[in-house]
Amino acid sequence: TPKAFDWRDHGAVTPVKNQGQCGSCWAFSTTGNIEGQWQIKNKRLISLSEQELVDCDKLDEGCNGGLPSNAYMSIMKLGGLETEGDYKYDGEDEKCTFNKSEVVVKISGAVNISSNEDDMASWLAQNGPISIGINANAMQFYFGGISHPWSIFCNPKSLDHGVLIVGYGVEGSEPYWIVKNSWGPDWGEKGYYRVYRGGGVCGLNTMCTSAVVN
Ligand SMILES: CCC[C@@H](/C=C/S(=O)(=O)c1ccccc1)NC(=O)[C@H](Cc1ccccc1)NC(=O)N1CCC(N2CCOCC2)CC1
Repeated sequence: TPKAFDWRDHGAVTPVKNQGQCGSCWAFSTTGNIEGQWQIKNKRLISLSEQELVDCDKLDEGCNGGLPSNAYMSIMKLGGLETEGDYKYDGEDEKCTFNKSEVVVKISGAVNISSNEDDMASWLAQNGPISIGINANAMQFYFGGISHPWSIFCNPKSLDHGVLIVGYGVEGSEPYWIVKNSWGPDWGEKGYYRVYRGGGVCGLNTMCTSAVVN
């Protein structure tokens, strides 16, 4: 496993997006993972639609929350994902206007990834960005650097946010994950969150998934 890896260097990550005043983080975590899987397979990066999931994924609750694992199932049921351009993000719950003829990406399933952070790093380097659930407590007051809150301030058992691990590295003696957030590019480190790797920080290792793109 490489000591450091960053899928942004391999063209597998779209620019940081902004979910706005809508609890659709789970949809951005899902599209981010599938954008990566599709690019790695097809060598082309396409921005995919979160609004399709907000409006049409009936296993989840749009702006009131959801789970990537549910979203993968809904994407299979619907027949695939449309592009960001074809099904624009509005950041509110709207009527489903899914158009199957506009589907560009289909998935054939999903996998759960080990909660062992060394195995996660290996999986990421070999396969692509990982969709995760995390307790966002330490993200509310994050202004850069490597976040390493004590578990009493970031309960690893209460996940409330969906994000995307796109890489990992070491700064000095501190191993860290590189996490793509969906709160716009002005938040954190140009929209990204670096968090200590190897301590199960904020439960980031407890709900790691990826879609399988066919
Ligand atoms: C109100 C929903 C907020 C939203 C993210 C909003 S947010 O703006 O990014 C944010 C997060 C934290 C602090 C501040 C702001 N959070 C979610 O969607 C989180 C994301 C998540 C949690 C755990 C693992 C993975 C992903 N999920 C959730 O909030 N939910 C998970 C699914 C659950 N459903 C219950 C009924 O049966 C179907 C499932 C509803 C609650």
